[in-house]
Amino acid sequence: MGSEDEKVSDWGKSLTVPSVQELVRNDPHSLPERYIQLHRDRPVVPDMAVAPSSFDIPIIDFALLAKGDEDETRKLDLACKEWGFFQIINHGVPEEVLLKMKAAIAAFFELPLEEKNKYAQDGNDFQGYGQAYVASEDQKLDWCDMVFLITLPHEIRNLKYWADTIPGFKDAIDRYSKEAQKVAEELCANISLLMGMDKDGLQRSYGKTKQAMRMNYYPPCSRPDLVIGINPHSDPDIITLLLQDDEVPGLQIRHKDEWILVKPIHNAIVVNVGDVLEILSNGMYKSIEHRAITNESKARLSLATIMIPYDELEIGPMECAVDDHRPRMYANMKYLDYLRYIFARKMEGKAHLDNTLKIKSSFS
Ligand SMILES: O=C(O)CCC(=O)C(=O)O
Ligand SMILES: [Fe+2]
Repeated sequence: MGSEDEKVSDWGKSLTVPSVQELVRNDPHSLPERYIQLHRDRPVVPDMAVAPSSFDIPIIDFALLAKGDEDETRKLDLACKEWGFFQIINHGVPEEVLLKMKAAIAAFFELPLEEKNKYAQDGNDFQGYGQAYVASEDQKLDWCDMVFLITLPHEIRNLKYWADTIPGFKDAIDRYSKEAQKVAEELCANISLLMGMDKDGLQRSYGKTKQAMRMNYYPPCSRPDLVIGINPHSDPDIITLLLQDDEVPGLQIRHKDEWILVKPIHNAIVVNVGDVLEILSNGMYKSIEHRAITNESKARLSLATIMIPYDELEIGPMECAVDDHRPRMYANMKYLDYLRYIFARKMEGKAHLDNTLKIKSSFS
């Protein structure tokens, strides 16, 4: 068993905010001022029927990649450099595992508020049912409720935040977390090869990892053109695997100064490079700004499974990623200090990485 200290993610905590799901349940047209975005931040809600297909993010066949297929490996390199996002198909995670995971999240958010509150964030722990990145009473809020859980390794799980009254909840996470870990490790092994190392090169650099899940519930919104489901941010991790709703699109990524909708592909997993990988690769691979928009009539669920280093790791560019052509672009920082910095602030695209570790004089 891990010690009690290890079971608390002492990264700082968000202010408590109301449940948006409850707000909508009480009045489907309610739209408090705190959720109405400033003009410049409001989304243009795309019409799925006419959204340009030339802007679809890369799709990678994971089974081919794992076999060392050269085309797929090249695609991975390009996807991490140019897009920071891609979708994987043939990833080998059984459909049943994906369906049970999605059903477990749906079941959690269907619980009455009093039940969900039994798993609410507590003390200085980031885990549990609640919200993240709310640092001031004036800031604009996400049209989203969330649950954050540390899922691996087993010994640091804090089961008091796990909804044990939902049959199959823990089993669904157990099975999906194991599969997701395998996929994330295989992707990192391939990225290591692309960086000119052996398969374990990256892993040797970031050391032991933790896995955490952020479960998002975006209630329908009567004015999706005025609110944002999750505000623009980059993920502060090594790599993220995102399961999104097959039926309700919502994820948008910033690509060449445009917001591109990531169209769901049945059973695919969306993958994105996190800030830590951007830093380790000295900016060769990009952690891209993304956000979620809402839907007028349908709720949307998503699950971000993140792979993160331990708090004490000193993050900074790897030696093999720095040379005369690519001078060091980031300073070093303890991972815990990086997390505390960003969790004490509202999400702001890539500003936090730029304001902490990015060396200003270097090229980008
Ligand atoms: O809901 C989505 O598609 C995005 C969620 C996300 O970016 C996150 O949880 O970090
Ligand atoms: Fe994200």
